[in-house]
Amino acid sequence: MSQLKETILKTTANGDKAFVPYIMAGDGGLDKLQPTILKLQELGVTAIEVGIPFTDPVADGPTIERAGERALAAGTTLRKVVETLQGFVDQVTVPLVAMTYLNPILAYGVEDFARDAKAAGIRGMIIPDMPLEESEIVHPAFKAEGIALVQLVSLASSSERIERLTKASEGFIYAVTVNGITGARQSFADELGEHFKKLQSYTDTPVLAGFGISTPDHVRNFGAICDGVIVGSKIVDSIANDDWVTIEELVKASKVAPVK
Ligand SMILES: O=P(O)(O)OC[C@@H](O)[C@@H](O)c1c[nH]c2ccccc12
Repeated sequence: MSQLKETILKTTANGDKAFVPYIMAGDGGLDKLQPTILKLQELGVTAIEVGIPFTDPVADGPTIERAGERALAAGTTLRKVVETLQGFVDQVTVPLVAMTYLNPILAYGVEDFARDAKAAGIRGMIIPDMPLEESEIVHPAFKAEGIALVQLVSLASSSERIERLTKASEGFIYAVTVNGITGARQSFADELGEHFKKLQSYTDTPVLAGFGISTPDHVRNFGAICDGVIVGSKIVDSIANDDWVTIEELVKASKVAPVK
């Protein structure tokens, strides 16, 4: 079992839900990466999704897009992120999940990247523009380094495809909650409960909900129907505003209420 999956299962075994914040590496400069990751793990997050900025992103809403532009303007590259992470890997206690597109990985060299990523504490990968059918390009190298390849399962896929993606996903299943782009939302479709139940029936790998989750109530409501949440835009904005109170409240909503 991948370390990523094991960590999430350990969290949910206590009744807590997994909480995975998304951050944009290099937003505010790469010097900010270490304090941000250490602060998030101090707040009790389960894992951290580390976004690598890309010139041509898919599915990014305005918040993530702007953060990506800031990070690129600061000179952030995949190689620099990996090097920066390696510099403080001995202080990192949670699994990191890198989100990057396929081209930067190919430019780096798949084997070299997998080796360096592992040494940087990366235990999972999300590659939004890589279809499952093409995952053999990277899968053997990741597998050799114990890096889980997480699949995004979109609501719009056919049920046959949903089943295939769910069964293939490693570490956790990234269940996309909406049809559309990333970004904070007010409400979600009522049928999501049924959808998540179906996903869970295909696999014992944890199912995490992501896209649009932005309030403690969202975190609790999704926690009631799946194994945890990924929060991106709200975290990116809060970090940019140095608003750690909001982040702490979101993380707390994923935990079982303390016994009084
Ligand atoms: O921002 P949101 O709505 O909270 O959603 C998470 C999302 O930002 C993050 O996981 C992500 C950022 N870029 C992506 C591209 C594809 C899939 C997922 C992502």
